[in-house]
Amino acid sequence: MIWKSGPTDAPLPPLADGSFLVGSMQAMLSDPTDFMVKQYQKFGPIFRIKALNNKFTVIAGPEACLFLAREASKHLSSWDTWHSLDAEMGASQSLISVDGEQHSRLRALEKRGYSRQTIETQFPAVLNVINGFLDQWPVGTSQVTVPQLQRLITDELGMLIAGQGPGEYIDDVRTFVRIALMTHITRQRPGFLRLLPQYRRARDRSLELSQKVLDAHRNGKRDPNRPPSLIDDIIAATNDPTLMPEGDLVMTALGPYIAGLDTVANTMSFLMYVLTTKPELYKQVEAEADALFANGVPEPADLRKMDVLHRVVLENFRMYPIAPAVPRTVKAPFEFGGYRVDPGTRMLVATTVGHFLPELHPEPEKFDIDRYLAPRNEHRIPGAFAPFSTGSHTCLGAGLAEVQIMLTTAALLHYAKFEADPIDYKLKKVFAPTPAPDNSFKLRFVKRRNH
Ligand code: HEM
Repeated sequence: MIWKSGPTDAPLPPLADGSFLVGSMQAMLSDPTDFMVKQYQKFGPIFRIKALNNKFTVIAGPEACLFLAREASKHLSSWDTWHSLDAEMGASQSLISVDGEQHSRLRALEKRGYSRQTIETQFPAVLNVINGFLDQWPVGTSQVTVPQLQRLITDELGMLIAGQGPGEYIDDVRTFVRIALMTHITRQRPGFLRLLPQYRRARDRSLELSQKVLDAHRNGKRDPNRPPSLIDDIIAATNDPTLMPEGDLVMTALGPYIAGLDTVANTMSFLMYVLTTKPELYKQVEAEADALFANGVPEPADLRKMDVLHRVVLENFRMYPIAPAVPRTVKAPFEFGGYRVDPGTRMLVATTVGHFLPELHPEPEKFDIDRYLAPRNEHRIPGAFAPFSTGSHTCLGAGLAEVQIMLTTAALLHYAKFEADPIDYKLKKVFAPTPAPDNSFKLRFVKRRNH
């Protein structure tokens, strides 16, 4: 084991590359994943980063994944990172900000609403949303990929989990989440942005959307044929104010509208970049998609059999992880890799550094879907593949997200033909706050193939 609990006299971890004045800020802003991989290769699985006034200790790679999975509850806390966001929305706590017993209780409460079954029981409704989205996109025109897919994905999740899409509120939710995450969590932007009227209006309108969703459920407008949703579950849980205080409902009900914005939508934007710039793969996935829809609405079991698409999705998760690292604060001291980590230290657990290490994934820069075939099975090597993080806070929507990505991609390729615009687009990533292709990447809707 390369860690041990308790205080120690070991030295502080080495300081990562950077300039005297701004530290590693430039490198962290332009490509944090690449920077942390290089520092891992130079210093090993622990190092410190200074970026202007922000100081972090980073633990990285497979060692960090194992630590997060096994030791996090004893040594790390999510509260100091996330609680200011709860407060911003008038809530006392949230699933992502609490740890220990309270975290387990909230996770059990929200599990059903965010489960894979939530989407697997509603394929026809998802396909309706996708067809409606295509109907509103004039054939022959191009749209900036990320915002366009954010709209689609959030419509799907809102409908699936909360009974309605965000409608006219989508831009407010987008603005609110972007600024809130970049000022509270990644701290890429100064906090005064939250004083701007544009931000305050976006926040208030987002909370208004959430309140409307709660009202609709309370007024009994829920379809009795549908199983209880996340919103029904959290309203019912207010019977126990130690679990779900009334004042936390509005923030919690906004979850479905936030959950996919910087995660599924960005992942799918990378995926569409991969497919539209690799015609051979596009053709294979299109053929699989046509077979999937040959008899109408597919069954979940049929979707799981889409071998090429599944491996494309895995390789896309590996090469373009939208959460390169997860933030925590140290609550109890420990030693890691021969260096000390003191209480109060802000940490980044760089769970996806392993995705780019040649000892785990040979030729890591190559998009290679055969990595996931036996005997290679590179995604099963411990600590080598963690797009959804690991440990107690592992993404609760991982199963749902994977099905959503598979179904949405299959449907888009079956119902329509897309091209990259410009046709020779070269990937340029932006980190705002999570990685995505930049706004010069558009998708051209070439033709409708099926309805
Ligand atoms: C490509 C898609 C997605 C990726 C890569 C992703 C990744 C992540 C990551 C890295 C975390 C933080 C884990 C940590 O702090 O250790 C997280 C947490 C979470 N995610 Fe996702 N996510 C995705 C989609 C979704 C979707 C679609 C939903 C719900 C519909 C969702 C719901 C959640 C929830 C509720 C948490 C908090 C879990 C907890 O704190 O216990 N995610 N996700």
